[in-house]
Formats: sequence, structure tokens, C-alpha cells
Amino acid sequence: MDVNLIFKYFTKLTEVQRSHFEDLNALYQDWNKKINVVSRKDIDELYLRHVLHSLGIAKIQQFNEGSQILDVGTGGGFPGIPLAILYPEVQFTLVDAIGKKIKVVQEVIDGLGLKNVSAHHSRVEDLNGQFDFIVSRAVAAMPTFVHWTKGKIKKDSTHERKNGILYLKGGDLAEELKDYKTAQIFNLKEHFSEVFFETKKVVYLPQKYKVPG
Ligand SMILES: C[S@@+](CC[C@H](N)C(=O)[O-])C[C@H]1O[C@@H](n2cnc3c(N)ncnc32)[C@H](O)[C@@H]1O
Repeated sequence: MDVNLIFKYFTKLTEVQRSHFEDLNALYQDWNKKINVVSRKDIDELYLRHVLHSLGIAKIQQFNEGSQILDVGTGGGFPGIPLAILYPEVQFTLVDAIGKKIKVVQEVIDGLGLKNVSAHHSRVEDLNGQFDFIVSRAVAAMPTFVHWTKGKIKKDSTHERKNGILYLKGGDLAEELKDYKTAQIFNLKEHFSEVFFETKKVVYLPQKYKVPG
């Protein structure tokens, strides 16, 4: 599967965005040989399993110009890098606890010349700053994740949807989300027809805050 998979679902890309998506394959193939951040099986399906899956978040929530997004446990840069290509006017902060993963992410950022992404080698608990949305995939179960990211979501929203967490998850989430009454689950199979997306979801968890007064 090649980059046309991305162009099929995102039809209004600029030439720059199209060439960034095209260039991802060579950059990841090259860097993955030196530092393994994507499994051998997955690297051949980079556009499906990593790039398009990451962009699933954009089918649920579009980010406003000037907003700030944190990708927690970004690994090789997912979902942060594909989203940063799609939203060049949005600031992305990518964080991972493992230095060699951040090294690859930084190489990809430099290779593409992305100006709206910063990559940090840190545990998220030790990272400062506040963000409109926190995105993630495959890092921790929701209770742990909520604990780690506490205080990192801005109170005031510039989007129609309240600020919060947008988490790519799969399978049956009933048990994991039972304590989160406000969580909403969106099925990616409603947006993408490939079998891979049959069980894939975006979980949106609005941030909790006390109403003043
Ligand atoms: C399974 S990988 C997923 C990587 C990427 N999100 C993806 O879906 O391809 C989980 C990543 O989370 C990172 N991680 C786990 N706990 C973390 C924490 N507390 N702060 C920052 N990164 C963390 C790990 O180092 C690892 O790279």
C-alpha cells in the first residue's frame, strides 16, 4: 500500500503536504534500519497502520490554527507526525520516555523540514506546559494515562468540542472506560473502509473541571 491511500481519504492536501506524506516512506525505511521503531511487519504497511491510522483523529476532531497538541508516548512519531503534516498551522509537542525513539522522530522532523513540531525525550509526567488536546496511541490504559496527563490540558477551549484526550484504541473498551461516563467512542470504520479499521476507534475524553461558583 502506498501514499495514494492517504490521498484517497484526504483530497484537499497542498503540494507540500502531499510531498511530505510521500517522503515519509523513505525516511522511515531508512531510519528503521538503523534504529528499530516500527515493527518489520508494520513498516511495509506504514501508510495503513501508522499514517492513516494516526490521521483517523482528524476525521473526529479538526484542530484550529494556533492550537497546541501534545502526543504522549509518540514512539516513532505516531500519531503526532502525520497530524503535524496535516495541520501545519498547529503546534505539536511529541514526547517519549525512550531517547532513541525521539532521535528517529527528530530525524524525520528535520528530514521533512517541519517547523510546527518539537520532540522531547522525557516522561510525560515531567513535561511542563498545557495543551488544547492530548493525542495518543498504545501507551497506557485510560486510568494511568489520565493520571499521567493531569493538569496538562488548558481549561479554555477554542474548539467547539471541550479540550481533552483523543486516544486511538481498539477492541472492547467497556471495562477500561467504565469509570469515564463522559467518554465518547467513535468508530474509524465509518471513515475508512479497509479491514484494518474494523475494530479501531477514537476515544474522546473531555477534561474534567469544576464549574466556578
Ligand atoms: C507501544 S509504543 C507506541 C508508540 C506510538 N504511540 C505508536 O502508536 O506507534 C508506547 C510508547 O510509549 C512510551 N511511554 C510509555 N510511558 C511513557 C511516559 N510515561 N511518558 C512518555 N512516554 C511513555 C514508550 O517509551 C513507548 O515508546
